[in-house]
Amino acid sequence: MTDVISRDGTRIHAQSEGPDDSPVIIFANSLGSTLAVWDAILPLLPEGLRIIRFDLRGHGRSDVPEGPYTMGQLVSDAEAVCEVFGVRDALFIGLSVGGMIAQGLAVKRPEMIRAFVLSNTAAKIGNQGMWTDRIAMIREQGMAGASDAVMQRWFGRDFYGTPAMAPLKAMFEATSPEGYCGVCAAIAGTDFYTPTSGLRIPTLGIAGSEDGSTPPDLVRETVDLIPGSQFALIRRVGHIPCVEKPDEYAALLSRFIADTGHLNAGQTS
Ligand SMILES: O=C(O)CC1=CCC(=O)O1
Repeated sequence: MTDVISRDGTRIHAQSEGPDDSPVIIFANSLGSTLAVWDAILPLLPEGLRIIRFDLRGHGRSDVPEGPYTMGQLVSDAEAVCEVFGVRDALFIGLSVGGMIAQGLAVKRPEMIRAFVLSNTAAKIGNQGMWTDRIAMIREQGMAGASDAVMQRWFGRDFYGTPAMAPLKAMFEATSPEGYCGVCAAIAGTDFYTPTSGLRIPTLGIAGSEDGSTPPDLVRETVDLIPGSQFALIRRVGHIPCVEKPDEYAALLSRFIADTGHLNAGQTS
């Protein structure tokens, strides 16, 4: 466990597991979740990797500076995590806003990312009005007031309302409203269509057939900006398929790790 200090002094909670000289996979999670959102898939990944995870600013055990935040700050936080751990040539797995951060970091620091997985994400998510409404709802009703609507977007019909959903709902409701609204503002201000269309790295897009936040066509539109990208649809899941169908999700990651030769890539720093 390491505290990383980002450029503006915000403390980012990060974890690194596995040997320092192994090929790195770095995970960035979604709005309203913590690094624990990846727990179920980690034991299902191939051995011989270094796994790095971190909590977004305003989320989990990271600092909650006063918002609104910018995408530039979120990307700088990920950059600081990579710098502290000496990461180069990583495989970056970004879920939702985590996938936006992956796009931004790949443009800003191409030496840090050799391939990425854009999971349930897009170059642009929603529009200004939608995020303004979301922020207003959180300010008025708190996290608990918004959680039912969010859970319906997060999960497909097989998972929604099951006992397995309870810890995820609790994770969402434990998020700081200030941190959550801060990240909403960063998403609202982001449109990566132009920079992402200039990227030339191995890319896997993952979508959930019942995703109410980033539907499959939106994910596909983004990964299609990058020539040679792959796209996979997981059926009967929503926005957080790493939790709903960890076996299927981990199998997709494992195949992409094999396709990209990442286990043989080493850590070049
Ligand atoms: O809450 C949602 O709508 C889902 C979501 C959008 C961006 C993100 O990170 O999560």
